[in-house]
This record gives sequence, structure tokens and C-alpha cells, in this order.
Amino acid sequence: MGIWILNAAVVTADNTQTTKHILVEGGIIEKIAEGAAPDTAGHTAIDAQGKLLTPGLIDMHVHLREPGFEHKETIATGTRSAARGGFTTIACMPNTRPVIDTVETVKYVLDKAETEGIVRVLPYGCITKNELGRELTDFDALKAAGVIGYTDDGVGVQSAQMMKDAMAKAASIGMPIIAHCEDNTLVEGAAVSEGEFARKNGLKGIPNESEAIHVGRDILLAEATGVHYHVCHVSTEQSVRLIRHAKQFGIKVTAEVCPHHLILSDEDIPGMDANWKMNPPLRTPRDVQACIEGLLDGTIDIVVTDHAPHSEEEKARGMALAPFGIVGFETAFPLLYTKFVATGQWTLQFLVDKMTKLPAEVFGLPWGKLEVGAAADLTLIDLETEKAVDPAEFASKGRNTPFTGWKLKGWPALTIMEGKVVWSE
Ligand SMILES: NC(=O)N[C@@H](CC(=O)O)C(=O)O
Ligand SMILES: [Zn+2]
Repeated sequence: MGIWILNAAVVTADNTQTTKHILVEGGIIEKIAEGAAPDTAGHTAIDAQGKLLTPGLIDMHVHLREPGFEHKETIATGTRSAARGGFTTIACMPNTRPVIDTVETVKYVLDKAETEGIVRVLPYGCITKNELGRELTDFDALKAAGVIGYTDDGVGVQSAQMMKDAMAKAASIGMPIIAHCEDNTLVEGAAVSEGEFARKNGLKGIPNESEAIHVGRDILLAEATGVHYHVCHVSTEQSVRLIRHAKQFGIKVTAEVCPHHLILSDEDIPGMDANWKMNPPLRTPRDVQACIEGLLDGTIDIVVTDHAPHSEEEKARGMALAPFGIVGFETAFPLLYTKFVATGQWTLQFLVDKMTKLPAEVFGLPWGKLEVGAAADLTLIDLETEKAVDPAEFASKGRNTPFTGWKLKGWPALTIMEGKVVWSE
């Protein structure tokens, strides 16, 4: 028995919305009909009542915390949080404990995802053993075990030679390098960006160069090795400029940006509240503008959440001592919809593509399409109802968000993964 989704608004390439009826059966999209509602006999029918239907959202940068940090999140709770945010495919970072640097850990994560997860989980493997930057992992073995790329996310690869070796190896087996860009010698334990907030509060700041130096270095190494190089959570004007320039030269670089770096600057930080502490930190309004422009002109390819749950106890340690990171799954689409689409700055199609079709294209994945024969990964989104962000409602274990109380539209109402309803309002 399949599911007919009736009266859904589907946005097409030229940003027009058309009412469609979609039959989902055997895990795939079986039929897409227009006009009068079809006979649904023998199937379940869901009336979308004009809500937006998109391909299931894809998030290529998330932290599920399992194994090792189950007090922050688990694969069970993290995938529920993803589903509630409209995501059907998520790529998890390897900075767990142990880190994902062996075949055994990859298998552990994939098995857990299979038995306890409710959306598709694609693991990354580490570039270096233990993310210590000293010795490369076994790229071939990790690839065979099912990782989709290599990253030491959470920390930058400090040695240029190590990064070059990693890129050369990844290139030789057709795999991407995904980089958390941060030069440790420029950071020295600061919690917030160099900028107005740091100055007002007499804090040492994290300079933009700590990120951009790695971006520049790695672009040159990517050119030398021919690897597909993907830049994590771009946050500075300098990084955007370097990536734009590299793309003009035909270097195989792609990049991602998080909603918070498109919406918040350091000047918005209300006080010493660690729910505003993340890495990279909130930068200046000028950096925010550069990230928006980079996304608009294609320099930055995709949007990711960098969903980084931490416990309330950890965040209560204060700005200086709390770990970096904020949750992201359950606010990402409403934030971007409300801020950029509802105000007429972006088309709906642009936002949907940056969270579906383009992440799939960047990483060569078969999802992110709403067409007959494609996997039935679908998200129904209510563009009308306004609701305030309430962390108490999150399916994530993490409540660490700076967006509490924000009134937003564009809330996911129903999430379908491979033809099964995995979350509904
Ligand atoms: N982004 C963060 O602030 N934190 C991430 C690490 C990371 O993505 O760099 C985490 O693991 O908590
Ligand atoms: Zn990172």
C-alpha cells in the first residue's frame, strides 16, 4: 500500500508553485499528477492542503555524538531531531569518542543508524588518527567501510604536509577532503570573534585569518593534488574571497555555510551566554554580508546546520569554558525561510536547492530530487503558520540555541524517508 500526498505545492525551476499529487510506493516516487485529485482507493491519503512539498532536506555537516558523548545526543535522538527539521539525509562528523578513524567505528555508526536511526546517516571518517594531525588513517579501508569523505572536523589539520598527503591519497581514490579551517597558533583559547563584542567586553578575539589562512593554504594544495576540497562552515569575508578566486581558476573547491553565520553577527551577542558560542564564531556584520553574497553568487555551494548539541550543564560553564557549538536541525529551514524568502530577498527555489539538490550534487549523492523514480524522501512544510522557537519542544537532547523565542514561519510538518513517514507534526 502506497501513500498519496494530495494538493501539495511543488516549486519548480522557475520558482513557480504548482499543485501536485504524488504517489509514493515501494520507497520511490511512483507518480506525480496534476489537476483534479486522483482516486486514492487502496492507498493511504495525506492531504497536504497546499503546503510546500520539497525533496527531503540534506545536511552535510552534523554531530550525532555517538559513540562516546551520548549525554549530548545519540543517533536515535539526533536522527529524530533531523526528521523534525525536515532532513532525510545527514552526514555525521567523526569527532566522537572514539573518533571515527577505524572500520569498526564506521560499522558501529552505520549499524546504530540502521537499527535506531530514522533518517539516512552518512558517516565521514577522520583524516588523521584520533584527529591528532600526526598520522593518516587508512583511507582505503574507511572508504570500503562506507565513509563518504575525510575530515578532522572540530580541529584544523595543522601541518600543510599532512594535508597535502591526505589530499593526494583522497584524490587517488576519488574521495573528497572536508576541512575545518582553523590555524591554532592564531586562536589561543579565545571564545568569540575579534570584533565589537570582544572589544566591549575586554575579551581576546578569534581573528578571521585563523580560518582564511587554512582556506588559502588548502586551495593551493587542492590545486596541486587535484582533490575535491570542501570547506566547512565558511564564516569570513576573506574565505569567501579566496574560494571565489579559486573557483574562477577551475580549482575543485566547494563550500558550505551555516544559518547562524548568515543571520547573526558578533554584535547580536546579548551577553556572556554560551548559547552564542560556536566555532567558527559569529563574525562582523561585514562577514555576514560576504557570506550571503557568496551563497547568492554560487561561491558557497550549500547550506549545512553544523548541528552541535551540548548538555545544559556544559553550556552553563559560561562563555569562556563551555564547549563550542549550537543545535541546528530544528530551526534551519524556518530561520532561512523567514529571514530571506518571506522578505523577498531569495526565491523559495534558491533556498530549497541549497538544502536538497545542491548538497546531493556536490557530494555525488542520488537524493535531493522530486521526480518519478527518485527515492521517496519528501518534506512537507507549512509556510503560513508563525510559531516561536521553543527549545523545550526539540527532539534533540541539545537545547543550546541562540534563537529561543524567535518568531518564524516555514516549519516542517511531515517528513518521509524512503516512502515511510518518519516524523509528523
Ligand atoms: N561547530 C562547533 O562549534 N562545534 C562542533 C565542532 C565543529 O563543527 O567544528 C562540535 O563538535 O561541537
Ligand atoms: Zn568544524
